[in-house]
Amino acid sequence: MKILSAEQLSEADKVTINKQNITSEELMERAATLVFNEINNRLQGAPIPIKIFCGIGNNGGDGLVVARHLIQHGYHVTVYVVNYTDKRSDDFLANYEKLKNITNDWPKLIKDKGGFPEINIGDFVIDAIFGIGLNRPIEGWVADLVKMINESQAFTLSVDMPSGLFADKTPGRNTAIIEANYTLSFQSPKLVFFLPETMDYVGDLQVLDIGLDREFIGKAESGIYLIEKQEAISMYKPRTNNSHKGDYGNVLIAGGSYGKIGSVLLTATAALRTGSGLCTINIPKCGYDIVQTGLPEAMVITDNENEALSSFPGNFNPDVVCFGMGAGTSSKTMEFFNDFLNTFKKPVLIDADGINLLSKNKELLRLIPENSVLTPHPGELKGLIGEWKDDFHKIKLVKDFSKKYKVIVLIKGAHTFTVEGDNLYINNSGNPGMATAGSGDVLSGIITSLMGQNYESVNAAVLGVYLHGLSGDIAASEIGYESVLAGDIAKNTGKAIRSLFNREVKELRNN
Ligand SMILES: NC(=O)C1=CN([C@@H]2O[C@H](COP(=O)(O)OP(=O)(O)OC[C@H]3O[C@@H](n4cnc5c(N)ncnc54)[C@H](O)[C@@H]3O)[C@@H](O)[C@H]2O)[C@@H](O)CC1
Ligand SMILES: Nc1ncnc2c1ncn2[C@@H]1O[C@H](COP(=O)(O)OP(=O)(O)O)[C@@H](O)[C@H]1O
Ligand SMILES: [K+]
Repeated sequence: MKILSAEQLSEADKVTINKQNITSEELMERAATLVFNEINNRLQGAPIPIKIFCGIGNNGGDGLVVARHLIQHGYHVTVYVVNYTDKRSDDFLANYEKLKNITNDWPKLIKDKGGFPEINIGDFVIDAIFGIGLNRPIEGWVADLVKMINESQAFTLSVDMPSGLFADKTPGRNTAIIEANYTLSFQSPKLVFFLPETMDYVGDLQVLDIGLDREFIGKAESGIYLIEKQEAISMYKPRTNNSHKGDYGNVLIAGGSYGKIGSVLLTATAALRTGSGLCTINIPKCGYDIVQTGLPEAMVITDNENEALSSFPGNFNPDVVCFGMGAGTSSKTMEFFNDFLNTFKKPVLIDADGINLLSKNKELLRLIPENSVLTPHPGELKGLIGEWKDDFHKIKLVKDFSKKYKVIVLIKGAHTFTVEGDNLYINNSGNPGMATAGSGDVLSGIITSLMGQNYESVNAAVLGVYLHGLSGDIAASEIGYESVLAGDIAKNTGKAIRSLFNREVKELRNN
């Protein structure tokens, strides 16, 4: 799904009104009725106190429409107008009149702190104060109201966006923002819903298709994509009946050091479980027995050194090499890395200590083959691009880096971002159970495997991140967040691929 900016959404609004020959009030009615339907489906007529806070723009207008429908369906509703200015939007005013026509219980105007109502923990709060029109942080008594709503701990549902968040820029520190339990957003999710600094304000997210003009949305260039099941399906390449192991890639996983041999086992297991035809592991000598016993399906090349890698096996020509997990950053391993980058010229995947070595030896960056994939976690990323001021600055720095070195860079996190030049792919699978040692090693194995199976690097990264999250979701649904081990994620990649289609394996092969 494309993620559009606030500006593009407002434009889509105008185009829709024009092409569908409807008024903006009718579009508001359509959008807000969808919000009402969702609330009604959930509450099923429950007699709980509903408190709706409406701003005076179109987000407030949505709130008034929702209020009207709820009242007409017999709910216990109190409407508050957060009257921070008297410049009300036309559609707000039209709906204000409509609301007054159906109830004697008119909206209560809040003009200062004196007008704040009591909010109890059992209330259902609807936040329709600001949406995509917010253009500066919320201040003064409106900020106090937002804080009061948050402190009440009442269940809070935000319409379009939690009030106080900007769709496309950072909110700044210590600003007032609604901490929603649930957000019902119109047409396109907003970028800030997925950034570490702002994602917690959103709660559970649902996007409502309000029927904005498909042609406009199809053509709008945003360069930001949310990756979900549909996108993953479109990238997946089914196996063919008439094939052999040579068709599915020969991968080399190089890494590990004394005390960290398990990392390469996780990576190699994930690569084979994702479908690699052949997998060879390159480790220091001390890991030989462990690896051969732990994963008999993999072949092993041992280094001359016992405890760390020291020289790249140049006589071996795999389709793709993955380097870095558990490798350490000793001077010997640095020699290996140097050797490797000077020898191997196809796209590679560099993770963990490989990234740490790059950060310490920036001159090596120029040697990375084009279309390689770098998979840093936030700590490793800092070494590559330096400190960032906020999430938007981080994205800019990563885009610049990706363009400069012609590589694909991951920003790993709860929503991992894959960055290729100006394009951002935001992953929407995964769960907190995956915050466990070695889950990054598994991700590297999955992506490397796909690269070896002839996926374009960017698709291997985007699909790999999605499958990794989905495997983690399957593991967590079976054993609970706390119990998920990285190995469980690796084991479930096959189930993850199958779940994309919800079909039997045999049918998949005939696709
Ligand atoms: N484009 C769409 O997809 C649709 C949008 N609709 C609603 O319209 C909303 C956008 O409405 P508006 O553009 O009227 O904007 P908002 O309702 O978000 O904001 C109202 C006005 O407040 C002012 N303002 C901004 N920041 C302020 C601050 N910190 N303190 C005080 N005043 C401030 C601005 O002048 C802004 O126009 C969307 O979020 C959505 O809820 C729906 O009604 C229909 C379809
Ligand atoms: N809360 C979370 N939700 C979804 N995915 C997560 C979460 N926490 C971690 N992950 C994923 O787990 C992986 C952790 O990688 P990394 O930090 O490199 O781990 P390690 O170094 O232990 O292998 C990343 O792919 C990240 O996106
Ligand atoms: K809102």
